[in-house]
Amino acid sequence: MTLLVFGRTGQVALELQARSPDAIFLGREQADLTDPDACAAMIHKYAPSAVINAAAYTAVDRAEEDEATTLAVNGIAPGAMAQVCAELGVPFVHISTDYVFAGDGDTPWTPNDAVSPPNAYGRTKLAGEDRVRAAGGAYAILRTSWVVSAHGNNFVKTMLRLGAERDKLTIVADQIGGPTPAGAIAEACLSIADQLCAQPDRAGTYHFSGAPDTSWADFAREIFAQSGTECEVEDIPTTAFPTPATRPLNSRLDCTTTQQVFGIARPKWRDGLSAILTQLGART
Ligand SMILES: NC(=O)C1=CN([C@@H]2O[C@H](COP(=O)(O)OP(=O)(O)OC[C@H]3O[C@@H](n4cnc5c(N)ncnc54)[C@H](OP(=O)(O)O)[C@@H]3O)[C@@H](O)[C@H]2O)C=CC1
Ligand SMILES: Cc1cn([C@H]2C[C@H](O)[C@@H](COP(=O)(O)OP(=O)(O)O[C@H]3O[C@@H](C)C(=O)[C@@H](O)[C@H]3O)O2)c(=O)[nH]c1=O
Repeated sequence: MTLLVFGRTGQVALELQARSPDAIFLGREQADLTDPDACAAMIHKYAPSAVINAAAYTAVDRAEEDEATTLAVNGIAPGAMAQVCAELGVPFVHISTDYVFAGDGDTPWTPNDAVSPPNAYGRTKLAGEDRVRAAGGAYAILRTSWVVSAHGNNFVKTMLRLGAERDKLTIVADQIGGPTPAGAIAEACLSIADQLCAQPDRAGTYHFSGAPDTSWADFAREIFAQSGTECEVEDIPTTAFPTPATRPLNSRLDCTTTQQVFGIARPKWRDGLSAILTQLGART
């Protein structure tokens, strides 16, 4: 199978490279997602047997001030990719986010629940989803959450940095979700792409997040416990940590159909965290 991946330097893209080194990985230089025609041209050029889009504008707060660029990258380019894939009959795996949901209540969101993004990043990711669905073909939209790895920017690396500098951190305790190791997402994407090649009727929108659901505060506590960092975590409400972009309180994702259709179970994030800390040389 010739696999084409948009993204080369991101968390998920790097984990895909570790697991599928023979795939073609396109960085910003080869395919800038602000140019949808360039993305479409790359799929025609390589004529792959499957495409995974692991590139996105992920700076949630910055997106509030640059929604036009964020929409181009997260909304319009994935639509163009999906369109070409549908025309060529090639499976297209696209990663989306818990931030398409408003975040009210405490019930895990199912793939068919109503969406209502609370911020610009979520709106643009939803625009991408809508375009991918409209293109049809053998697509899979995989919504995930709270992605962590040894690479790039993520909550684990932020906590290790801040925890080394301070004795105490105040962390929001009323946002609940599933931290998800990027390596597990990469494995899920590869398995889904493979299965869609043989079973295009499995196309649809799916959820995939680490288990069990937790709060950012408890996640920080576990990061400090596993890394032996002496830093106290004080629970605070979201209202005490104002940010430019509103974050959803309820980010729980119901991943049942991903298990039923593709046989992919939720990864255990504590195990993933141990592996990441080991990779970073930060595990006690
Ligand atoms: N991070 C998270 O917590 C979550 C992520 N997701 C989704 O998962 C997917 C993967 O995320 P993740 O691996 O964390 O992302 P990262 O932020 O780690 O990486 C994003 C990648 O997108 C690339 N990119 C950004 N803008 C462009 C552009 N204009 N043209 C080409 N490439 C571009 C970046 O390239 P460069 O290095 O050149 O900037 C980088 O390789 C995304 O779809 C994201 O929306 C979903 C839920 C949570
Ligand atoms: C640094 C810090 C953060 N926080 C809070 C802010 C926020 O609510 C939460 C996580 O902060 P971050 O900025 O790391 O998270 P954020 O960038 O919002 O992460 C999101 O990224 C996008 C791409 C997604 O798709 C989401 O699934 C989600 O992972 O922690 C504290 O409460 N105290 C702190 O000292």
